[in-house]
Amino acid sequence: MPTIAIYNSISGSGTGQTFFESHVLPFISQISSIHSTSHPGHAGELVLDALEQTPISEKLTVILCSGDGTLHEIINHLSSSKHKGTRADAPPPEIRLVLVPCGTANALYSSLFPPKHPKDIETVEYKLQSVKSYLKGTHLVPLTLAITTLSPPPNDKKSRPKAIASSVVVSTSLHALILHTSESLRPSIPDLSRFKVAAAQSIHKWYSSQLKLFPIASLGYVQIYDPSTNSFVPHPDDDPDLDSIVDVAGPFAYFLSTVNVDRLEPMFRITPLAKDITPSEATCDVMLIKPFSSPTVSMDTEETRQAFVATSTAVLQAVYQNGTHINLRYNENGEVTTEGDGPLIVEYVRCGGWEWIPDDIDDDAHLICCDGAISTIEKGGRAVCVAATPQANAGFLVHA
Ligand SMILES: Nc1ncnc2c1ncn2[C@@H]1O[C@H](COP(=O)(O)OP(=O)(O)OP(=O)(O)O)[C@@H](O)[C@H]1O
Repeated sequence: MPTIAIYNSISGSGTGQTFFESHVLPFISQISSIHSTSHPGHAGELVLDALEQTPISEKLTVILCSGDGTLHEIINHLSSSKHKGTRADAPPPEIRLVLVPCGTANALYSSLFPPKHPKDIETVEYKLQSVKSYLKGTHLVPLTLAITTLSPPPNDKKSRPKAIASSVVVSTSLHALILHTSESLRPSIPDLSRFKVAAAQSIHKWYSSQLKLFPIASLGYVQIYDPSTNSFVPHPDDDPDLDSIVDVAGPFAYFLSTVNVDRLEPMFRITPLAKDITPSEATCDVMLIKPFSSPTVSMDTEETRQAFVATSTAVLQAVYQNGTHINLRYNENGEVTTEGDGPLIVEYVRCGGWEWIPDDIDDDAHLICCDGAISTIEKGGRAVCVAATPQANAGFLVHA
């Protein structure tokens, strides 16, 4: 079975090559080829080349020293390219991944291998867990993909819909804006703290959009988390007469959807139920905040947005406390509490997919983040995201 290694030298703090040569290469005897990415998109080209030389009866293994963005590029290059060589007209391939966390956030790796303590992530031992799993044998975790289709306005005959596959996160609103802003901070702040700096610049904003949540295929309805029973229950707005599609009214302070992961950084457990109540099929775990759920917010003004910063900040802080934000409520004064039975601040939904139609006048609501890569939804357009079940003997599997 061919095994190639790829490192991205600009991922994270730029230590991919050194780490690979010092700590991975000595343990792996049979590597067919070793590559450094020389430009954005290169990792996808390298994997496709290797795949096209791999006999159909064999599986390609890729040792990937990078962050989530490089894996995202590989998945999308493979899904959007016509395959040649041994793979011309062949069924979809199975690619096995050995992840070495050399990126900034390493969301997928840290979800598969949650650190007990923040300091653990700096150790060589912590970073070699997928390598060790690969050396031991066959524990492979198939990845669910979230397929997001960005569609132009219905009357635009020139533009075509664009599909993007994600293995970690698809978001709009604050998270998308943070990723958008943080990229320009990469040279000056190479570590995770650039996300906090970017958050501070945008946390006062709200985003106007129409949101629809699609039912889970096997259940036929959308689920919502109920902290009082610590379980998912049918969404109260489920209407079988409307195909069980749930309409959610904005504005939103936060909207984010994950597959495969319970965290976006080693300690940022944004969708903790992905691990605590494991889904039994391909679903999106969605976490959203609607300021109008607060008993004291009834208008969208500069003042109410500024006042709501305290709520959003409290939620994001609780995300770092093992994902306890999902239990936060408002008291009658609109303050954040863990007591009583006031309205929940965060709505945690499990669904088959969703549709986001941003209001034309709200530019920031048009940004969408797919595994860190930012796209813009055209004015009058929409984004539709659906969780795709991994096919048998195909897709991406991680040694974990
Ligand atoms: N030689 C290169 N020069 C410039 N950019 C590169 C090069 N090789 C790869 N890239 C780009 O680097 C980007 C960042 O890589 P990656 O996502 O792995 O790291 P990260 O952003 O630090 O980590 P994470 O996504 O986990 O936060 C990729 O999107 C890729 O396009």
